[in-house]
Amino acid sequence: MKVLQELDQTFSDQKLILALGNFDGVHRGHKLLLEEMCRFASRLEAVPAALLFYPHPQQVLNPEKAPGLIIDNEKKLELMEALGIEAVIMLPFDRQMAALSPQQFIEEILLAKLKVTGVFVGFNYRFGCGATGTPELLLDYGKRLNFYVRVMPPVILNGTPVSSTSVRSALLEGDISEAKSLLGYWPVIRGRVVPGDGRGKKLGYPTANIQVPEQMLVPRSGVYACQALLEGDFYPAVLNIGKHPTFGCSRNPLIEVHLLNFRGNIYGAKMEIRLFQRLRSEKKFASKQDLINQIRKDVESAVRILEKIEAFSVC
Ligand SMILES: Cc1cc2nc3c(=O)[nH]c(=O)nc-3n(C[C@H](O)[C@H](O)[C@H](O)COP(=O)(O)O)c2cc1C
Ligand SMILES: Nc1ncnc2c1ncn2[C@@H]1O[C@H](COP(=O)(O)OP(=O)(O)O)[C@@H](O)[C@H]1O
Repeated sequence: MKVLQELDQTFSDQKLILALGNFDGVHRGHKLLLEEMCRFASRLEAVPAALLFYPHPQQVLNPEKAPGLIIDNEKKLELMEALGIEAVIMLPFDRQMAALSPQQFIEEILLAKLKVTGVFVGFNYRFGCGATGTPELLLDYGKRLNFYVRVMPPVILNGTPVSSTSVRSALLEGDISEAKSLLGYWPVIRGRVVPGDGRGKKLGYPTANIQVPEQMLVPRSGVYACQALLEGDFYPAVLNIGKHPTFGCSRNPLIEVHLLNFRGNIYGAKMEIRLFQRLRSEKKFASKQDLINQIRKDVESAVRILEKIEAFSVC
């Protein structure tokens, strides 16, 4: 899959079908849109591609209120490639881009630069200055200027449309099973292992502290059964998102994971954690030994949950 960051490298010798959107999470609604677009492009012998903005427009326009991101760019590209997308254009989003009117976006970017044969958008797609561009405007332009426009309806699950917002709410509530239903895959946390206070080893449960970029959404605090992907291998694991009240609260919640059946120094390593189930809230324990006893129970619960998941092969 090609990843382009400029509009100068065009697809002039091939037809281009483009999905427009941010695709945070690449959830089941996004997946249907992208799959449908790939089928359509294949019939036309065109390149199925996606146009995204980076950083997420909300993070440029309204950083204080921007929602946390469900997945990072690397994961997004991985998921898109798996669906058959052949090229992703990641346009830098700055104030100049934000000032383009919907008409300019269509005429200057989609038509003049990219020469699209067609575009696919979701029913609630908005674009251009002040988010004033709508799917109807695209349909209207498509008819007049002769390019194909498909507006995909929402995917409905249990009566509500699947959306990045509903995935975020589920993660903020710690409802992993709901988030998984909406996403179509187990939610993940990705980051790098950084040093902590060196307390975990003394408790008998060393924990890799995971540093995630600050724009990422952090799921609800608490203890989770999970699986860690480290250098190509999967390990059953337990995760704590919290402030360690037993030892005096840290300022921000820390994300730390104890890998079962593993020993080694992994400071600096990249890790992906798949969340399976929230087990409990973090607690202030009266003694170190009470915390150790509880972590032992957490490990036992996690092992049972992971066995069940493997038995039903839903990983
Ligand atoms: C499965 C698990 C559950 C945990 N639960 C709690 C808890 O309920 N309360 C608490 O204060 N700390 C809890 N912790 C955090 C430990 O206090 C923490 O791992 C320890 O302080 C090590 O921190 P360090 O990585 O900075 O050395 C938990 C850790 C794990 C791995
Ligand atoms: N089973 C394991 N799970 C997680 N980390 C482990 C494990 N075994 C060894 N480690 C290593 O130990 C470190 C965690 O030990 P810990 O005493 O909690 O220190 P820190 O406070 O620096 O995280 C991890 O970052 C990793 O390098």
